[in-house]
Amino acid sequence: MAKEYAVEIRNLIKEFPSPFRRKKHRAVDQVSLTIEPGEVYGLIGPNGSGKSTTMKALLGLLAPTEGECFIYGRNSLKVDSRQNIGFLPENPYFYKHLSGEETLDFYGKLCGMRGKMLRNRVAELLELVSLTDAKDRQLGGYSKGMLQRIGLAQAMIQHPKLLVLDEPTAGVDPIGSRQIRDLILQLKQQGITVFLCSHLLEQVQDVCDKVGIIFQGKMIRDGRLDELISMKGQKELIMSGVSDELLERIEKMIADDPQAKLLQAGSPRTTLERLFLSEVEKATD
Ligand SMILES: Nc1ncnc2c1ncn2[C@@H]1O[C@H](COP(=O)(O)OP(=O)(O)OP(=O)(O)O)[C@@H](O)[C@H]1O
Repeated sequence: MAKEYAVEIRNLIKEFPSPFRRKKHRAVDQVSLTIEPGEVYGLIGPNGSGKSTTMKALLGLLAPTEGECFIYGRNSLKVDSRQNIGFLPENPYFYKHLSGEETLDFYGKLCGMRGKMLRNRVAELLELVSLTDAKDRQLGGYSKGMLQRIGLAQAMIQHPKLLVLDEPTAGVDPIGSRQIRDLILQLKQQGITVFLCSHLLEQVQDVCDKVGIIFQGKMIRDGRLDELISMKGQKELIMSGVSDELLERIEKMIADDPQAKLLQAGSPRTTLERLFLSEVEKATD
C-alpha cells in the first residue's frame, strides 16, 4: 500500500495575472514536498518567494494553476480534506472587542462545538497558550505576542491533526517567539503535524524535522534538517577545563596526523538570541 503522507504537494504551479503585462507572474514553480504524520516541516525563503501561496494552495484557498495538493491522502480542493486542519494566517484578523475567551468560544461555535465540551476546550487552550489570566481582557488590549498565541489556540480549537502556521512569530519579540516555539514543540510531542513558514531561522532549526528552502517560487533544497546541516567529514569537540598545555598537545596530535586538519579552535559562541534571552531573564530576576 502506498505511504499516506499528512501533506503531499506534487509539482505545484501557481500563476497570478500581472496587471500591466501579458505574461502571468509565476509565484510558485513546480514545488513538491511531503510531510509525514507527526513531523514538523519548515518552509523558509526570502520575502515574496512563494511560501504563503504554497500554504494557501495546500489549504484549498487558492486553486493551483497546475499540480495537486493532498492532505492525508485527500485532494485539498475537496472540502472534507480540510476537516482536521488548523490554520494561523500571516496576519490573523480578530474582533478587537471580544475577550480571549469569547474569541475561542466564537471560533469553537463556528466549528459546531457547543456546551461543556466547548467550555472545557476553551479553558484547556487558554491554559496551553498561557492566557488564562488574560482571558477576560479584550483583544484590542493584547500585545502582538498574545495575539499570535490566541491565534494558535484558535487554530487548535477542534483538535486538528495538521496545523498550518504562516509566520507564527511575525512581529513577536524574542521572549514571545520563544513561548511560541515551546508551544510548537509541545504540539509535536502530542503527535500533531505542523507545516510552518518563518523568517526566524534559528527557531526553524529548533523545531523542525524537515526544511524546504524556496527561492523565486522554486524549491531549491529540501530534506531532513539534520542531514541538510551536518558538515560531512567534520567532527566537533566541545570541552571544558582545558588548559593551554592540553590544547597545544591536541593541536600537535592533529598536526602530526597526515589526514586530519584543524579547521577552528577557540571558545564556542552563544547566539544573539540566547544572549538576549538570558540577559532579559537576569534583569527580570
Ligand atoms: N493574490 C495575489 N495576486 C497577485 N500576486 C500575488 C498574490 N499573492 C501573492 N502574489 C505574489 O506572489 C509572490 C509570492 O508571494 P507570497 O506571499 O507567497 O510570498 P512569501 O514567500 O509568503 O512572502 P513573505 O515572506 O513576504 O510573506 C509575490 O511576488 C507576490 O507579490
